Amino acid sequence: MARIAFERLAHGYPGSGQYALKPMDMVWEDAGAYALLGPSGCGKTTLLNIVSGLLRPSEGRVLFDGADVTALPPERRNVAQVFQFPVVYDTMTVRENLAFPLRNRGIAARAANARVEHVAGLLGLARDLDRRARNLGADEKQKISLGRGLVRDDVAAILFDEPLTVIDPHLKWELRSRLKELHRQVPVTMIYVTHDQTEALTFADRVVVMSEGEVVQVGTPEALFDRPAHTFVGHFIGSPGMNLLPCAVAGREAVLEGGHRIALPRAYPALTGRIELGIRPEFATLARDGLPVALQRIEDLGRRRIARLELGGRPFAATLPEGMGVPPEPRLALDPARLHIYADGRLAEGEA
Ligand SMILES: Nc1ncnc2c1ncn2[C@@H]1O[C@H](COP(=O)(O)OP(=O)(O)OP(=O)(O)O)[C@@H](O)[C@H]1O
Repeated sequence: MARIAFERLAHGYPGSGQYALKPMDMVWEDAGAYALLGPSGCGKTTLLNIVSGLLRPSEGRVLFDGADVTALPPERRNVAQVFQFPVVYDTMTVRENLAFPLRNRGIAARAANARVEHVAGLLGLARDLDRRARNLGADEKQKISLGRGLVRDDVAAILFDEPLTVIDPHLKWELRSRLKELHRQVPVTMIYVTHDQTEALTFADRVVVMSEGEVVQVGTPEALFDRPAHTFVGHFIGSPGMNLLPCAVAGREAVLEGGHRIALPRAYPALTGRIELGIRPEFATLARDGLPVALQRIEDLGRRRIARLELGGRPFAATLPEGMGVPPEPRLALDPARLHIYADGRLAEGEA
């Protein structure tokens, strides 16, 4: 188990002339459950490969429990890895596959077997232990890969690279919760790479959100929802994401492009750059009083209904309160405590 620290870490692939990972300092606490979340090409795999030792960063250092491992190859870092596609020995039984990483380390058979049965139970593989891996489907095989990653409790960290890609959609939610449960029982530092916000938010205590080679926020799922530090986080997390409207801000008031004035919960100093007002659809509701809006359509998402609106010429998503019919002259009410101001994409701090 390890605390992983990055010092002025950055990476540019040879010949590319730019950073795939921009300079950063960060600490991942021992036994934490972290997710690296971001769209394709944002640098997740680059960062993961730097942690595993597959890639040597072009700048900066990686420390495991204070020891510099930057130049160490994967086999000397004591990390377990689970990839997108199953890595299993087809001719071995499930039990033999799961025991393999333990046998390799000379763990006694009895202790190894107890551990294998425990992990198999947690992954729902207990009844398959004596079946040959080749007779299993892709889902089961990937469970074995997960199990092989999880079976050792002496590793510095377990790295998961989009491990549910090949898993059948209806099994995904089950495995997500099982992984979370496993982390509670096996307090090892776990790093989970995904572009899927549901996977990240279910699994992680802390989510590292990346965009264009940059870590834009590290926070609990609640913090990413309540206080996105960057418009990218506001937009990327949530379904639909945060509404962002260009505006001008003076003190405690925002003026939208269409001239609407909105009272703010905090006072802002003079801001420069591109200024935007952000509010999540959950905190914007159709109401009898408020800003006049044009209603375009209602989307029924099952548990809630989203009103697609136009506000000052911009698209806007709001919640249609339960039991409310579609009002003939819709108005929009914004929860003032949930309004945020962004300058050039970054959250601006106001004063209460
Ligand atoms: N071996 C390489 N040589 C040159 N450029 C690379 C290499 N690997 C990745 N890149 C570039 O570095 C950037 C980050 O890529 P990376 O694979 O880390 O992103 P990612 O978030 O993991 O994306 P994905 O989810 O698609 O794997 C991208 O612009 C990519 O094109």
